[in-house]
Amino acid sequence: MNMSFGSIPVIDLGQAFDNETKPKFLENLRHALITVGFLRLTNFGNYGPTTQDFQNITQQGIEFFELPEEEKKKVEMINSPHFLGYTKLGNEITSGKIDWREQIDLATELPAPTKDGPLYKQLEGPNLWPDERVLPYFKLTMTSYIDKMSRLSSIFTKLVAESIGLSPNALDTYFKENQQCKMKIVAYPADTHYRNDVEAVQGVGPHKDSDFLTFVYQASDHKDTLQVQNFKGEWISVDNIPGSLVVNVGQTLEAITCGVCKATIHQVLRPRKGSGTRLSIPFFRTVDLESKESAVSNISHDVWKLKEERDKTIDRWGIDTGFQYRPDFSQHPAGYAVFRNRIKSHRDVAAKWYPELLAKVLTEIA
Ligand SMILES: O=C(O)CCC(=O)C(=O)O
Ligand SMILES: [Fe+2]
Repeated sequence: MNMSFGSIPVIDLGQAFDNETKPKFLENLRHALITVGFLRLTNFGNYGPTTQDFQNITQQGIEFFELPEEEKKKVEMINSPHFLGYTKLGNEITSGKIDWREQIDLATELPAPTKDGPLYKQLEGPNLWPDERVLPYFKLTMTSYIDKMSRLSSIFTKLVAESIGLSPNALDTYFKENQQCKMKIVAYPADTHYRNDVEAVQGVGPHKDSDFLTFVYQASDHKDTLQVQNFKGEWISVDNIPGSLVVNVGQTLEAITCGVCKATIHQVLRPRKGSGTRLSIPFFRTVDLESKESAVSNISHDVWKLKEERDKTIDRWGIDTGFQYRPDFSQHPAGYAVFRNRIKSHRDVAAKWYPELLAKVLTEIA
């Protein structure tokens, strides 16, 4: 019988830096990337954010969502051609349905790009920061978190390369000097109905991430909210384990490795009635938008065999996910699919800044 995964592997980063434990570490990582697409990363404090950093960012997140509507409106995403800023409840669409969450999208601070060249270059640009008089520590806390997570994710990327039999630097070409990384702080208010009301439970609908790798910090301890779909179509809950980050493969890493690393479908259910707002902080490692090649020519026979074995286990997977653009290096550079997915999710922003492309996307996804 072909089995699919029933839980999410735990990967202890400390084991990567000891010659005794490194081979086992790489084997576990390879298994997680190929046959699950998700893992829980532990013991990373020497290379990334500390417990204090997580407390600080959680506090700033709570304070941001508590701001009066008019302060949040000042940094609404509609004001940003770069898809950065605040999205109010009910203003985002995933898998064809409305998501019930509010969030602020942030990124490595970069200057606005010039208007020439492909439209996807507009994904980079300056953040919309809340007024310093109302949230004096917000910008500092977020900038420092982005710096530390950028470092952790770049160390981790080298281990990802090694785990699938490539040299540690094999993926370096996908990241440029001052590479943009993104993050969000997301609040999911608790349900007002009971769980049998199917229409009411979508926090974010079933999807694959567009980026290279995602690192999610679950800042509150809700049960059965973040869920991963295994290859038999069953939903596996990924409840928070304090001191861990949930790491998952995005479609860009999947494309770069020709499907060896798996971008696995996940969703968030609204927290149960009475359980309070769930706060979550995903960090997205993204690649140079101009990247247009896969690294697959170097992937060994053994690793390729693991991918093929996994593919045989996939049957009832993805039946409830709507259309998503997927990077296809034979057609377009990496930025193309990422930008079109942003257009699809944030239609009011797209209507203001890219009305012609929105019209095209709406016909492409129909
Ligand atoms: O809130 C979470 O835990 C994950 C959110 C997510 O999957 C996303 O925003 O892509
Ligand atoms: Fe996601």
